[in-house]
Amino acid sequence: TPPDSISGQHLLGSSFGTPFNTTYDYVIVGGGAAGLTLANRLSASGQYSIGVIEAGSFYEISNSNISFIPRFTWTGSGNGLADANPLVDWMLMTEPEMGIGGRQIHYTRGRTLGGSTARNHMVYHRATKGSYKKWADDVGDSSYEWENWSPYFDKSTTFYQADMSKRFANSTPDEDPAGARSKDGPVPISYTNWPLAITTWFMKATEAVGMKRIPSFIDGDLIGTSWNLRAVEPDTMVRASSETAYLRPALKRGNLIVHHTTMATKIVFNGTTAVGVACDTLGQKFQISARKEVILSAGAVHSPQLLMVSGIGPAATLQKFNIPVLVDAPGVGQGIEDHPTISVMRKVTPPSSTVLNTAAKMQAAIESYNANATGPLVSTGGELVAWEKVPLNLVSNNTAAALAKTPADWPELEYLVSSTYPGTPPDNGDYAGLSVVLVNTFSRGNVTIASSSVFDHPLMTVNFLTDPRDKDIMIAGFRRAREILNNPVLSPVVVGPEAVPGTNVTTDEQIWAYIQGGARTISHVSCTCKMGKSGDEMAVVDSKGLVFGVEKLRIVDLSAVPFLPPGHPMSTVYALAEKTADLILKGE
Ligand SMILES: Cc1cc2nc3c(=O)[nH]c(=O)nc-3n(C[C@H](O)[C@H](O)[C@H](O)COP(=O)(O)OP(=O)(O)OC[C@H]3O[C@@H](n4cnc5c(N)ncnc54)[C@H](O)[C@@H]3O)c2cc1C
Repeated sequence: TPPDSISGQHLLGSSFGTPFNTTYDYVIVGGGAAGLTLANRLSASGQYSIGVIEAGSFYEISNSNISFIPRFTWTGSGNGLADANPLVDWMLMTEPEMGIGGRQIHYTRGRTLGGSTARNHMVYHRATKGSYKKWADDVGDSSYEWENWSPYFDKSTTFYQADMSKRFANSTPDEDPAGARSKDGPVPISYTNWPLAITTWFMKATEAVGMKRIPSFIDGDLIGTSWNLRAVEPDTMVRASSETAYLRPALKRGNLIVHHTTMATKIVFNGTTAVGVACDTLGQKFQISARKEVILSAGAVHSPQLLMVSGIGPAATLQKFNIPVLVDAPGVGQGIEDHPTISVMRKVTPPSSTVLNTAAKMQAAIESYNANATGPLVSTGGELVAWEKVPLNLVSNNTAAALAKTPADWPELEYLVSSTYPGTPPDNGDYAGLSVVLVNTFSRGNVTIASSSVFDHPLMTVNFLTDPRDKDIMIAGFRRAREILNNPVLSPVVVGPEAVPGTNVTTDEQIWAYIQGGARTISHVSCTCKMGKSGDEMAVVDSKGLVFGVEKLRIVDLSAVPFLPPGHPMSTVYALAEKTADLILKGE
């Protein structure tokens, strides 16, 4: 067996564990967004040994250029499994989703170092001051208020100005003083070198329907329109993941060991104290023990699964599979929040598409990417984003009354400029449009276990759009997206009538049928081991991430948030892990 910690070695292989019993101070399950942030920060002082257990390996090896190049972010992340790569994906399908006509959809989750940051769309922004204030109030901990927490968002990132030698002249982002605060964090946040040409026209169209332009989305405000930042290396336009940002620089440290291609199969307890993790590497079983803590960062689908198979979860579920109940925790796996989306498209005249459906288009794209890190391969669409509160005249009184409880700066709707045609375009023309995303949902889902083994996929029901208020807001959002897309300021750059879904879709019933047939997730599954106050029986962890009812077990990932803040959650996960690493190092 290898020694507990290896120090002073410089060979890359010294950074990886072998499948034999071993012990570290901190054992982290999951090498994703949160897990690798913690691994980096906890190993930095050299004071503690850290072991990371990750089911996948390096996506650079397992998924070719598909994970590097922004344009290919959609590959393998569609509604079905046909193009999904099991070397980097958990191959999860939801249960029949009754809100979208009983369809079962592929639920993309990264199974690789980097976790879902190796698969995501790289959109980087922060949620709103009001939503973080609600977080602080809900969990009874003022450290989550924006003024106290925002330094951790800054700590995790370095902001880069747009490279205007490569972007179109009229695509200069506004100056935002908040950028200057993010000066030396591991995750680069930068503007793409090639925004869709149509984007500047959409900027005008959103302003024409009453949205105001704001400098950026990184200072606690979202409502308005702005150029979008991404977690992308500014010089090469290659994806930045938690693996590139947090793991690689730390790999030279002798006190950080990664066990890749290794399933955590169970948390091991001595009484109610977590003392290690049972592991399986390609059938070889062993145990990784923890002197100080086990930290679960397996993400919002797998952290609750691991808790349940280890005896923490709803008692009835555990008993059904003969799992001894350590803690009857009814909240485990409950309360999934996620964001659904639907698109509206038109044919456009500038060369605006990332649909590379001819050999000539692909060849030109490859050449500009290789020569200058620009061209359609660096774009995923979404370079421009607009957020708004749903206009109340478009929703019912019941929906409006429910929304009155939401913080004033929390938008319900997000519009992302997009050029990814849903399905096969009718010709080789360029198409662009808007994806409208519902970012304040009332529907709640759940994840549960299918057996007592982590090798059987957990059963996941997101319950998309099952609450009538979500249906109401989604139809309103669709109508608003269409209003933006049909605004006369776009007439010089659009051709013909609306292409998707088409002008024959007009009534609420027709729009709803289109949404049911085409809605997809943007993969923000969350809240399945939610944070809360000790009296809240559905809360699984306290505001420090410590699991109620046991000792020395913490959860730090998107399962452990009290609710899903508005928008894309990667920034919040990085900041949560940065904040928790600080707590742990202070002995809290
Ligand atoms: C397709 C897609 C697009 C997205 N787009 C965006 C976006 O543009 N912007 C944004 O902000 N967010 C986006 N997200 C969401 C964001 O990436 C995730 O919310 C974030 O990565 C969650 O972090 P996490 O640490 O909770 O989990 P993850 O990053 O998913 O990490 C969990 C890790 O645990 C590992 N693991 C799980 N179970 C086990 C086990 N039993 N044993 C060992 N290892 C295990 C997994 O393999 C994985 O590496 C997207 C996500 C997806 C999937």
